[in-house]
Amino acid sequence: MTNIIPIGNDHAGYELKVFLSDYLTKKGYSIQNFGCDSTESIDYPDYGHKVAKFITENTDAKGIVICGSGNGINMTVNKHQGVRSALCWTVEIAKLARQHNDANIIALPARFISKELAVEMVDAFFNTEFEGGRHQKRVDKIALT
Ligand SMILES: O=C(CO)[C@H](O)[C@H](O)[C@H](O)COP(=O)(O)O
Repeated sequence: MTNIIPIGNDHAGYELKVFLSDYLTKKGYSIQNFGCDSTESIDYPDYGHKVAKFITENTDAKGIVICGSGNGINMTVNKHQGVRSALCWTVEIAKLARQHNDANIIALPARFISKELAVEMVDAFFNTEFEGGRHQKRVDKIALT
């Protein structure tokens, strides 16, 4: 079971990445930074793919991706087989992403949420278990065979 959280972001997500990385480090997690490290404009796929690659190579890991709306980087990581990334904007959505979808990446829209809400969602995401049961066969059907 890895204690490493891979995190990736574009320029719009840079400040929230720093904030969340500090928060999670203080909580005892190890952060692996795959994001850009400034607010200089860059392209989110160049960073999102790196997080997705980590998740596909570490199947028990869960990660975080961040861009302005959350959509672009969420679309990017979901191109990878085995990645189930959920765009989240409420704590309940973050919990459901784990309980029902067994999401392994949380995608955050940095330009539309507060840092406090981001922390609450990340806490919910990393502390909620997949429920299995009826949800397992649905999750199994997501993957292209
Ligand atoms: O989802 C996105 C793009 O589809 C992200 O929100 C990007 O962060 C956003 O597009 C960046 O916009 P910018 O005007 O280039 O800063």
